[in-house]
Amino acid sequence: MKLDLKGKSFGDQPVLGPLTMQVTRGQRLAVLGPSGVGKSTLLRIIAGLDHRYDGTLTGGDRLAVVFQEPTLLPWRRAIENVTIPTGCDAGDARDLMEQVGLNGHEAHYPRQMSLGQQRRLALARAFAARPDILLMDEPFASLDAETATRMIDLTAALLDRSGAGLILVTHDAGEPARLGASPVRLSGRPATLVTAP
Ligand SMILES: Nc1ncnc2c1ncn2[C@@H]1O[C@H](COP(=O)(O)OP(=O)(O)OP(=O)(O)O)[C@@H](O)[C@H]1O
Repeated sequence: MKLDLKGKSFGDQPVLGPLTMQVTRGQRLAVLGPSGVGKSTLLRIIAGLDHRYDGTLTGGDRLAVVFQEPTLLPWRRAIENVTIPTGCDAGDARDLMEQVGLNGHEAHYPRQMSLGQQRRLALARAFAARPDILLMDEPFASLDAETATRMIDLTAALLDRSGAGLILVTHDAGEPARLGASPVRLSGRPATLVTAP
């Protein structure tokens, strides 16, 4: 995908741009920056969830998004949370659930799972969509250190296996290296991209 963003405003407040970003399969990029700088706004534009900006988004890549909150369907069992939104078959869903350490949880409802387990289910769901590029918005925030490390390692392994690209939004400067992602920083108002640190 390639984003050529001339500008993004909320009302009369310019928030982002000008900036360009380009990521293809196999490339990993981490967007760092302080709270409120516009990281989630940028990811929502790339994800096609916000069309109100000046610029162009091109590419036609298949995208999957992992948000900080797992955004699961509460009235559906774990395995259905993977199959229904993605259209993948039950065998593939089981395989992915096993890869994220959730074998045996297929019939559980989200409320019967811990936050860490729900996040891993959301990760399995994202990869079930067979994305060319995975978009992640602070997916490891508010997890204890051990669970966060496990999620990061799982994400890296699934990226390796699938060959998907990654755009990760985070305020944790340690995460890009752990995922093999090149860091860039959003900075200023309106925010533009500068090379990290
Ligand atoms: N729907 C909206 N309407 C008006 N202003 C908004 C809206 N969404 C975000 N903003 C503003 O745009 C700016 C960027 O917000 P954004 O959520 O993208 O920041 P962020 O870098 O992701 O922050 P955080 O790290 O805290 O999640 C903020 O000043 C925010 O208040």
